[in-house]
Amino acid sequence: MTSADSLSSFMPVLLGLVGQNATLRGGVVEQNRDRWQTVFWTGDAWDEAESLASQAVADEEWVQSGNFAALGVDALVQPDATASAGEPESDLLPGVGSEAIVLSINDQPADQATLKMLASVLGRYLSLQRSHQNDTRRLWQTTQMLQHAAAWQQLDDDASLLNSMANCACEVLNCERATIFLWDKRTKKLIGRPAIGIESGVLEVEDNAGIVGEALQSKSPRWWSAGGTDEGRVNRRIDRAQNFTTRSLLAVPMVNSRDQVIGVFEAINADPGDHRNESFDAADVRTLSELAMHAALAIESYRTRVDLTETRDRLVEQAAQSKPLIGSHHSMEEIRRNATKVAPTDLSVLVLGSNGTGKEVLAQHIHYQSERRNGPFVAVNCAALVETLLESELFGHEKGAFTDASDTRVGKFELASGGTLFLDEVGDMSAGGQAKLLRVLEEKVVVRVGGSQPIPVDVRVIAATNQPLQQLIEAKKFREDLFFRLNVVSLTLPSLSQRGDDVMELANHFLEDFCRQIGRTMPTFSEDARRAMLSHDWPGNVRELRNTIERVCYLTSGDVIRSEDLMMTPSVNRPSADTGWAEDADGNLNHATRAFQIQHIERLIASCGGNMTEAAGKLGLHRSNLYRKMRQLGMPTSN
Ligand SMILES: Nc1ncnc2c1ncn2[C@@H]1O[C@H](COP(=O)(O)OP(=O)(O)OP(=O)(O)O)[C@@H](O)[C@H]1O
Repeated sequence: MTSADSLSSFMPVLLGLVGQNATLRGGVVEQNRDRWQTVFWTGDAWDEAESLASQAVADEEWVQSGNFAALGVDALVQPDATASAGEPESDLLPGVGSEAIVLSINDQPADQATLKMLASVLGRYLSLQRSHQNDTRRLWQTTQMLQHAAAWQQLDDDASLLNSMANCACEVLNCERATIFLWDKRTKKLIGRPAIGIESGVLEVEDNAGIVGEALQSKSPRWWSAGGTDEGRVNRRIDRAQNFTTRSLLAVPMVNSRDQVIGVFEAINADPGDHRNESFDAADVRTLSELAMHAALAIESYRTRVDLTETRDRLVEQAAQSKPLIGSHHSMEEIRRNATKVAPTDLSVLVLGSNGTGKEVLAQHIHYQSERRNGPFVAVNCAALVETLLESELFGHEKGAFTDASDTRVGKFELASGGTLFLDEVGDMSAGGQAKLLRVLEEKVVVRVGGSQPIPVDVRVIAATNQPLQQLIEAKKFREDLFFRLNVVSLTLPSLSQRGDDVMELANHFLEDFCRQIGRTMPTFSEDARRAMLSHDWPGNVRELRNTIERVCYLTSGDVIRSEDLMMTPSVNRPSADTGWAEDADGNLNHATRAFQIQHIERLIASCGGNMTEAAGKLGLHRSNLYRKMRQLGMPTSN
């Protein structure tokens, strides 16, 4: 429709071309659907203006009646305005529009030449104005589509995604309904959603049926409007099922980034508006094709997200199952119950227990039961690092922060962001390290060594130690404030010898695991092997048991594991201080070597007054390697 406002300022200027002194009566008459109406008039009114205008447009030539003459305004028009089959034409041809100028000059009908000149200028003005309106509309449509498309990236269920796409189509095309048909190539069906009025909410059609099928098979837009000769192209059965009447329909194929057709986007019942009648037009085809492109990409990226999430969940599940917390002794059941309670909270947990009791396994068990299970689980052994390295390990460092810092390095706190940081052997941390750790736990930001930028970290901390922290606090070796920070909840793992039959449960678990790894049929434990394991005091706890079973698995081959296969050094057979030799040495070289190593390490530690760093130095080992060696030998490493 022509804007009457804009004509009221333009027409006086246009009519001024006729001559300043002429007496003018007349104006512009426009067809609006079935009715003709005057949208601008100057001078006394004339009753027959509308009928003369309609005659001029119909005849496409200059017509006159009484003192008036009329001529249709030039315009670009659709070559076949009723194009009901296939695609609407997008190339417009010169012709007559739906407006006419009706004019009388000095009480005479306006002559042909004058009217032709006026109609031509007015035609150009109106087409410029319409193209401006179209540009404004396209700009608005594009903005709407982009806003919707950005929101689609956040949606995580397909029903919301398809609903949002359909709503967007209704909004930008100004139509009644829209449906997205996704192609199931295997079953040769098009699955349409949303499907208003269909009980299941899903519309299922053959992939070659109707206009939607045509668009899919031809890979090009198809459109239809009622009143033509091709009524059969529309499936009225679906209309009846939905208690609905389709008056116009536009279907465009949806093509993904690999140029594969994944479905069809359908829009139904164009609302008549200022730019079109009740049929979709060429501009709508362009708009829906653009929307279908955004929709296809969003569906593709949604499917990738779903696949990735499923893969991640599977991997997390596998990781959670790869280190199960085995044991059904009541003390372990109690720990499991408490772990389940504390897991969903973000509270700090302190895990206590001797070496090898499973502190890290318990920390992982808590992590995988928590909301953070999809985030990382990062473990740091605080005893293995000297103070300067610990700081850079935990908080990271900037390039050039110190001599060896040739690159920027992200610290474990940052790596664990969104997940859990397991601080093992926290009791061995230096005073400086403790102060820095406390600050990070309180402020929840880290600053890399050599940096100045505070980096927020979202980390749950689970700390562990085999040290009696209360005693360390009294001896001023551990900060009390840090202890309170870490010890919001504490869980204490009993030593393996206190867990009764769990020894056998764990032994069978490890046996099965190692046999599977080396492809060996799982043997059974003889009664005497069972008795030997249950009576052993396992100073190295579960780790020692695991090592024992690993050894058995590799070094034996029978169906039954006997007690001598276990090659366990009975704990009572520790080397005697008097003889410097195992009292009950059985002559086996492995046992004798182990007994000697235990005795040597114990003596050295004693001669250094318990100073592990000094003892490690004398042994020619790094402090962390000494701990590792002691654990291998099944020696207790707590004070
Ligand atoms: N309850 C358990 N179920 C299954 N495996 C366990 C269990 N407890 C310990 N283990 C196994 O024993 C070994 C030692 O466990 P873990 O490292 O968790 O002990 P830790 O107490 O953290 O040792 P450390 O004090 O030396 O750091 C690992 O191989 C672990 O898989």
